[in-house]
Amino acid sequence: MAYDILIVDDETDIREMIAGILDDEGYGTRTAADSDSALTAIKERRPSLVILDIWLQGSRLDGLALLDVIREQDPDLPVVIISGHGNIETAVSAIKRGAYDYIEKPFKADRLILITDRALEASKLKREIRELKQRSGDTMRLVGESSAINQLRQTIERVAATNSRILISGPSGSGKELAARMIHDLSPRARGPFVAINAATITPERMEDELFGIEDASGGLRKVGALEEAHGGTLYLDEVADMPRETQGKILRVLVDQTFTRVGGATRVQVDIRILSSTAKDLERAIAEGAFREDLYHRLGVVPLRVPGLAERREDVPILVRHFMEQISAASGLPMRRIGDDAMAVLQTHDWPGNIRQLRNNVERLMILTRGDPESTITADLLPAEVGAMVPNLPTTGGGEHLMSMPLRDAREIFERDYLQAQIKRFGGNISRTAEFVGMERSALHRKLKTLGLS
Ligand SMILES: Nc1ncnc2c1ncn2[C@@H]1O[C@H](COP(=O)(O)OP(=O)(O)OP(=O)(O)O)[C@@H](O)[C@H]1O
Repeated sequence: MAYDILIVDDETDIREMIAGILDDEGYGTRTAADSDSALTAIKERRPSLVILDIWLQGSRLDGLALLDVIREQDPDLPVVIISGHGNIETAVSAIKRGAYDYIEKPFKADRLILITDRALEASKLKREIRELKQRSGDTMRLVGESSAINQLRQTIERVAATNSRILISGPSGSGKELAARMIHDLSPRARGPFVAINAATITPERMEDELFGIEDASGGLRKVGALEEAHGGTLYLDEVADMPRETQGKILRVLVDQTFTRVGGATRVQVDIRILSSTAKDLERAIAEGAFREDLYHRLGVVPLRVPGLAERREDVPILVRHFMEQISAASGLPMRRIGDDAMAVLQTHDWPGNIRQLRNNVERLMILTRGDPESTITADLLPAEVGAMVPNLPTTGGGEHLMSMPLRDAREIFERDYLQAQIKRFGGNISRTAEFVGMERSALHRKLKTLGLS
């Protein structure tokens, strides 16, 4: 995918030189000679990076003032400053005001490319960290050896390389989003963003703001929408059946000519995105009921992809259980557990209406709650009641409530209290050392201990 770099400089020669160097490196470039045309260009489409000369002659705003406006409109858009020779102070002040870095004139092509690469990389990392945080500990591997999963993997590999739109169907928690991420990661757009937007969790009133962004009365960019954020990459429309009908028409337009208008705006913004979408609902029925546009359905699903529910691939249960144990153990320090044959047989025959997500939650719960001897084996009687096992001798919370049947969130809290208590003991009651060990600020740990009733 081509990054889109906006070069802002009042000197034609320099503008063209920078554009030439970056074009040769395979970047997409646009240029602007003054602050107003720069803002218009950003408004036309959000670039991946702005390279900005600090001295803009004959421009309404000078470089620093323009930097402030850009930062205010879009704090995540990276800006690299070009400063005059020996003008380090201004460059430093630009960095204080949020520029990523500066290049001092005169500069060599190598330096320009290096800083550009770094700025793009940093911005990509920032985005990835945010995405990772959102996914909290999930990994990207599609685990499973069943023929259903092997087939899915093969199809994903085949369709990833193309630019085709894919409609992913399958029950809730079966791995649709994971499949979409794999498609993105194996595609030529992998270096670009993967932006997911879930129609089931966004209210219809906010849907268009989130998708298209908002423009203010003076034509400035007030909020970047998902479409613009996904430029050069992939947009994942999760639970597309829940899109309001009016929005469906606007999405159709994006599919036709890759343009849209921001909420409150008039100009059409051009983007280069691949759209993947998913549905757990029967879209054909939604069409018959008039809730979903048939023309949109055909355009979204040029290639249909079905992710099977866990009940269709029970043979994957043991390998998934092991995978999640390793994942959870690495993230939380909980010891791995052996699962007895009887318990595994129960897990394998259970129907898992919540599919892989539910299985993962149950594995986490088992690991949290079966403490004690790490060598001990998890037997069927320890399985949560809803999984179908007998639960005669379960540990209780003291309130008589069975640990295995309580919501995972509460179970996590209990685990957290025990964990923190053990660490404090280990460090002889020294809060600072405990805080350092568990990776928390001292004051945050203090607050936490208070809420948990431990201090
Ligand atoms: N084959 C798999 N291997 C490993 N982890 C998986 C697999 N499939 C799904 N997961 C994990 O299960 C959880 C649910 O998956 P995901 O969010 O992709 O499902 P989904 O179908 O998009 O769910 P929903 O539509 O309900 O949001 C995630 O934590 C995901 O990482």
